[in-house]
Amino acid sequence: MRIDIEDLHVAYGGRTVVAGAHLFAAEGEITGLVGPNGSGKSTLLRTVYRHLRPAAGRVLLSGTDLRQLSPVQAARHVAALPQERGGDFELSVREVVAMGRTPYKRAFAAEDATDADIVARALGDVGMAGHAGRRFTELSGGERQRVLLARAFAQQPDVLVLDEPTNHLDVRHQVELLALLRDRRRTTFVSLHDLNAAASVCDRLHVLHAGHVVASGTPREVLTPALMAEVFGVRAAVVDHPLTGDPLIAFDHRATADTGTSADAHTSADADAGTAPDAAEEVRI
Ligand SMILES: Nc1ncnc2c1ncn2[C@@H]1O[C@H](COP(=O)(O)OP(=O)(O)OP(=O)(O)O)[C@@H](O)[C@H]1O
Repeated sequence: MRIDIEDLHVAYGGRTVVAGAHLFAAEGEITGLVGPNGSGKSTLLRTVYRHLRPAAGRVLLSGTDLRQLSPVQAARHVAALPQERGGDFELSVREVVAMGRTPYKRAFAAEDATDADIVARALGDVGMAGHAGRRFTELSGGERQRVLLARAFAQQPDVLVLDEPTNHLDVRHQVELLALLRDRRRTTFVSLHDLNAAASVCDRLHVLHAGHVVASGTPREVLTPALMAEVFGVRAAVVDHPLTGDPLIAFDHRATADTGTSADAHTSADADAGTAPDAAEEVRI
């Protein structure tokens, strides 16, 4: 299944933070959403997993408006690893993952052998099989994240929506998680701060800036030094990764771009999105 987002506007209490976004996630591809802090990535993803209702525009799931589906139908198609990692389940790890089976069960129906297999496989996939009996609240941030990813896998969705899935993970677990996403090859919509991880794992990227999509394409097309300077306010060179051949972004960690400090860029971008989204200038790359 594919996701098409058409002219999406999302607001919090009258303040527009996503303004007229058009983008898509193609069937079976890993589609990345990148952009500075506050650019609207989480907000946009929340509309895809129906945590937020758009002020205007549509999110289409293979042509059907998501809002036309019941919550259960939507949950059979779309599973999420949200940024809010729900830390207060008084449940075991296994019980949290088994929650992923809820859209397939009648109310209060017991788990069957198929559910048990799916839950066990999901726990194994994220390397948490040995922790099934532990309390969720006693896990580290990275362990919780992997359990919640297993819950999303157990939901067996057509579309996976992942908001910063590599947050809190050490580098080995980051690599394993990204490899898992690549192996699974389902439609995946993921926000990432690590642009090198995005360049390596994503088939296509959309760049958000102040609530607008300012660039879309393959990582090599999108992640140019000019975009790094204009959108992220940093200096960077793009070279070929010596091991993989993927684009490798080498940042200058000593100075921001000549166009101004990144802090300035973010402040004015937020102001644009917040006070007059329709009049906000799009950054042209
Ligand atoms: N629940 C909320 N209520 C009000 N404003 C919000 C809420 N969530 C986010 N915002 C605001 O919406 C804007 C976009 O936030 P969002 O979290 O979507 O950005 P982001 O690109 O995911 O940022 P980050 O990279 O920091 O996670 C920000 O200005 C933020 O302050």
